[in-house]
Amino acid sequence: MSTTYTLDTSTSRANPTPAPMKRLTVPAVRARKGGQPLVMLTAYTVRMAQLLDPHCDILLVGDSLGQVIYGLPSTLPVSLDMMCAHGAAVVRGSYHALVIVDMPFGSYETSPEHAFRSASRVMKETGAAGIKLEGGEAMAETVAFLSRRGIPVMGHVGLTPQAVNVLGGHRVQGRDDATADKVMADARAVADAGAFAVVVEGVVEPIGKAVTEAIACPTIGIGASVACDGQVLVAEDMLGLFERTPRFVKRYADMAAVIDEAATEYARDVRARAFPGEEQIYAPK
Ligand SMILES: Nc1nc(=O)c2c([nH]1)NC[C@@H]1CN(c3ccc(C(=O)N[C@@H](CCC(=O)O)C(=O)O)cc3)CN21
Ligand SMILES: CC(C)C(=O)C(=O)O
Ligand SMILES: [Mg+2]
Repeated sequence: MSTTYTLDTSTSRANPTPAPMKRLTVPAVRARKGGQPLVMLTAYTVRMAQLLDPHCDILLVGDSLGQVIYGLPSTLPVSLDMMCAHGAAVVRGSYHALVIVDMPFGSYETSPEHAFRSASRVMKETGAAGIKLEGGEAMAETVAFLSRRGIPVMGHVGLTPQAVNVLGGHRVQGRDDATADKVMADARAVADAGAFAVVVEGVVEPIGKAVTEAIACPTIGIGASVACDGQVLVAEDMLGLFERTPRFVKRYADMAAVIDEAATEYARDVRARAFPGEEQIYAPK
């Protein structure tokens, strides 16, 4: 008896499953406002996408890849080329989750037209379902421009890492009236402009809750509130693969220890001439 593998056209051959699953859509995400919480994780590579996809509603190709996989000091040096390459890999490795790609610093801020040129390139080259960009009131016109022209936009307000030099560090927002008001106004602006969801990062808990109650689309929290309509973390953070993590990270695994143990054993085997063994060598005939 043979098994028939039916693949969604948007999937790769790398991850066949017997039962085809339809990808979650942008309207389906929007409809989750106030419903079952949205599960979102970052993914930068095909294998991580394959492993996380069955568990997630949304996979985010975050510009955090600058720090996490390129060892850069911030997200600012990340390029559109990098986002396109990793975005395409994640789309190839997933078929159930909605894939969203971060717009990197410098690729969208100067005008709605600038943003459309960069975002349309991401859509063409990756096959992702939409993009995410940082900013509130200042980006509202751009959010509307892209949304009306076929590019779904996820907003990102609060602690926006691309503004680290303006914020004066990775500072939690909303501890004072001025930043609390700004986060609320920013979230309202991008939601009213047509964002299908908004990431709310690094804000005091009551602001995470208040934003969620104030806007019509789902909020996805990271260091925000359990009241948000969904949660996101950097996968390497929750897996214990990234050395320095903010308070909002919960560690669900210690993958660094697993890798350390495996590499220790491999090195010991090589030095003891215990690897390769019988099973790993080729007989002459
Ligand atoms: N691995 C990784 N995880 C992330 O969540 C992440 C990245 N990289 N890179 C891009 C941004 C940067 N992010 C960060 C980085 C540091 C803090 C941080 O140190 N926060 C302090 C808060 C200080 C305060 O109370 O104001 C903390 O101790 O949590 C927060 C978010 C979130 N993003
Ligand atoms: C932390 C999430 C929201 C993000 O923007 C990223 O991974 O770049
Ligand atoms: Mg980001």
